[in-house]
Amino acid sequence: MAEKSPYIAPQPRRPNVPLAALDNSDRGDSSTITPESHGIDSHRSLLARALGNEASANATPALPESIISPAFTPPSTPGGSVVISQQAIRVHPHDASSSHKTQAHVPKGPKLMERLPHVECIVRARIPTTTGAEMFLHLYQNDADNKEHLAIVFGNHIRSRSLDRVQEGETEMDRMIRGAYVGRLHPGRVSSRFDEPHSSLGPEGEGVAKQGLQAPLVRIHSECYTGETAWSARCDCGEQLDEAARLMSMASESAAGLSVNEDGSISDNTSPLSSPVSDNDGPGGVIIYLRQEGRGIGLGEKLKAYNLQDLGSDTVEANLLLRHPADARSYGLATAMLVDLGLGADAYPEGIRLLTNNPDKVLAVEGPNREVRVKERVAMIPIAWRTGGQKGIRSREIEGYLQTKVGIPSQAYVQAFDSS
Ligand SMILES: Nc1nc2c(ncn2[C@@H]2O[C@H](COP(=O)(O)OP(=O)(O)OP(=O)(O)O)[C@@H](O)[C@H]2O)c(=O)[nH]1
Repeated sequence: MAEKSPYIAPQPRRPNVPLAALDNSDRGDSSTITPESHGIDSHRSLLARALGNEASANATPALPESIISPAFTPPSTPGGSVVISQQAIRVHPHDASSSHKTQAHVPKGPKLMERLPHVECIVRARIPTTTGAEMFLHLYQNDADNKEHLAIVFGNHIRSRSLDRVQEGETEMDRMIRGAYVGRLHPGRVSSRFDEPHSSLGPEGEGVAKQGLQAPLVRIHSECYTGETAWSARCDCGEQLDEAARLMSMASESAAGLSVNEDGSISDNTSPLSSPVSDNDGPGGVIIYLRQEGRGIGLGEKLKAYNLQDLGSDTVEANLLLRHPADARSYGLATAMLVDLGLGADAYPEGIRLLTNNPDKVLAVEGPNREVRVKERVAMIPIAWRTGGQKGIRSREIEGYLQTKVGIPSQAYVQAFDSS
């Protein structure tokens, strides 16, 4: 288990009052945290809930005044308001671990937007990767923030509607340059619409729904500079990104799909990732890559959280001490991008397969009006847990992160999936 911080229950103003007594305002309908109530007291109550009960909070020594920032969370802090809706606490049929999760930590449910943002794919390009597999990187703009969110698409059948839309006055060359072409580009090509032998897909694409293929795999990934680029062994984000890409490369090669083993691992019974994607005819997959670093708090704040972890906090405690929600991410953009990619309920009512261990994410990705349907949740068990430490991330610190993330010991987590 991760060691608990000695600084988890700050009581600088009324150090002798038990934490439970300070927590009254947050009882009852406690699922809504408003920005107004986002002061020290509410953080104290969050911290109490983070620990699971008042008894442990009472036993915690007071945090020295000097260690607490006097500032309340500014209104602009991403995720300053966390609304846990009734829908978000509905237990998903595939949710083998949610009951364990809620016992140990603050509810980490993501925000549900009231309406889906407007998204538009601006450009798409084929990326030949170092493994030999290929994918199409889609860059999106939206009306909710000014970040460039991405969709990494594996396979031929998933196409962006907004990208394929004809733009006034554009030439065939313009279309090819922004990636609105079918098939494959090659020197001398003049038409964006026809490329033998791939001409069967019209500019709008037939879409995955009409192909009669197995449901595509989808992974919603939140940017993690430390884990993906700076080689941090403190989280499994880099491993999960690689693993998702590997599974989707397989899925885009084989229409027969993946076989998921009892322990949540996925049998690698297909060929190596060497076939170009344009030769593949499987259902493919999409990694939606959202620019919400550090569970939405941004890289700067996350690095402060890293320092608090060095001082003994776990990831959730560190966020709370910095006056951020435990999880400030939201998934409305992901839902809107999936709809644009033809994987929404309007075009694909069969539903997608979502790669995640986080049941809250299933509900969030489905959107406020179930604009996307998730027919199956595919678990991602850390490689080190699956292989008894033989493979995967080798680090003492990762265990603390993973156990904080799931809220239960690793063995119980694996057993939960075994029995599901
Ligand atoms: N604040 C904070 N965020 C972190 C830290 N380490 C990783 N993250 C972020 O955590 C996010 C990944 O979330 P997780 O909770 O690991 O996983 P999840 O997406 O909820 O669930 P899965 O779909 O099962 O992976 C990424 O945005 C990371 O940048 C940390 O130490 N502090």
